[in-house]
Amino acid sequence: MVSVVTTQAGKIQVLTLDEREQLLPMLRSTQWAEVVGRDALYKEFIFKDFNQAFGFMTRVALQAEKMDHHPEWFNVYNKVHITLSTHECGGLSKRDITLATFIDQVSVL
Ligand SMILES: C[C@H](O)[C@H](O)[C@H]1CNC2=NC(N)=NC(=O)C2=N1
Repeated sequence: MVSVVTTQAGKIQVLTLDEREQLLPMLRSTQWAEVVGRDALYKEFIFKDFNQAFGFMTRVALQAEKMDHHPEWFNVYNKVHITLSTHECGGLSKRDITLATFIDQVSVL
């Protein structure tokens, strides 16, 4: 049975099952977790101090603006909690994978 996926031109789509099987293991290996009850990813970052945490948030913020794709986040002192999901499609999209990958890269600078 061939499942036909109709994509609306230009509208961001939620990840397919195949895409999730392909893309999520990498992020799970760097401690991103699927949120229970919501199609979203979550990760906690712990830094040396607030200065390091805020510098990280600044790098992420600039990339979010560049992508026009923004995290839901919470910061207290040296901890940053990030949740990623795509509001336009109500779930995980490739934009979340791209942003999560970028976030991991700049979390170790
Ligand atoms: C108008 C603006 O382009 C949209 O609201 C963008 C902004 N940032 C966004 N961020 C996220 N996470 N999901 C979105 O759907 C989204 N949409």
